[in-house]
Amino acid sequence: MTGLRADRVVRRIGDKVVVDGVTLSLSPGETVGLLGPNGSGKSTLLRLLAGVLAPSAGAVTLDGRTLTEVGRRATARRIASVEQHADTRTELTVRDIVALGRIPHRRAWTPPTAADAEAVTEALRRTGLTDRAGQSWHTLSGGERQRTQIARALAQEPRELLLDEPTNHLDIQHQLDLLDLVASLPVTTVIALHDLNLASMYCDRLLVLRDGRAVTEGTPAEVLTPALIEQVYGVGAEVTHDPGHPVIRFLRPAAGDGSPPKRSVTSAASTAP
Ligand SMILES: Nc1ncnc2c1ncn2[C@@H]1O[C@H](COP(=O)(O)OP(=O)(O)OP(=O)(O)O)[C@@H](O)[C@H]1O
Repeated sequence: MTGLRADRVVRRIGDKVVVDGVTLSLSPGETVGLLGPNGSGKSTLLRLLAGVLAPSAGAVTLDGRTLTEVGRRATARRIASVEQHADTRTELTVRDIVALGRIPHRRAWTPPTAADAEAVTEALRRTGLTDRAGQSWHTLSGGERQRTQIARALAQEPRELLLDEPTNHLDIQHQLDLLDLVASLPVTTVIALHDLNLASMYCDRLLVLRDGRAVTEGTPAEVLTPALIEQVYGVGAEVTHDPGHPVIRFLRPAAGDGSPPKRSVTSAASTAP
């Protein structure tokens, strides 16, 4: 069994079951979107996949071995993750932070190699941060911080990349650039997203969670139906099928009178090319 896999993972916090028996197998190179309302367990599942949290039951395996068996350092050479509110020590520069991604590859007490420096330079270039390399973290905008954390994950040269709402601080151009970059990498990616149109455009496969359980899984065309969106989010939607991917138009009821949906709204991404 190659790659990263969650097998009926459960995570309990106190007496609450936050992730409840979720199975996810990842094929090399695919981009899988994790969808679901606030509190449905997306971040917790990503943290289980990263080995940051241990499952209360079930197992997360990498090439057939549990992450505990693989060990922290070897796991860090394979899996990079960017959490939703990634923060870091404020005195570091962008380049310093991106260079942290090389730690799992470096031997203790040895200076960075030319390969380390090249990986950092390339990660800065890919995320459009070359000009910001010397800038301090605490002076960066929210979107620049987010891209810095993603550059750090890329410098890690992972085979598995876990991203928790990586677009939430980004302007539309940077959202599209980031997801284009992620989708083009020869890396297996799991990405929690709230924007269903971005998920539709960029993900090969979607897993939808609600109350910690997997509701459905499949291609965007299979998953993103009006019935599913109503069932999971309680929102009316029209779905049209552009060549390639579904486009979702949300319907909202006329204000206050409880009458059927009349007006429609699309997210910004649905108008992108
Ligand atoms: N350490 C914790 N202590 C108590 N409850 C927690 C803890 N971590 C997560 N939870 C709860 O677990 C549930 C799932 O949280 P999680 O962050 O995984 O959801 P999510 O789908 O990523 O949500 P969002 O879309 O809002 O980011 C939530 O109800 C949350 O309050």
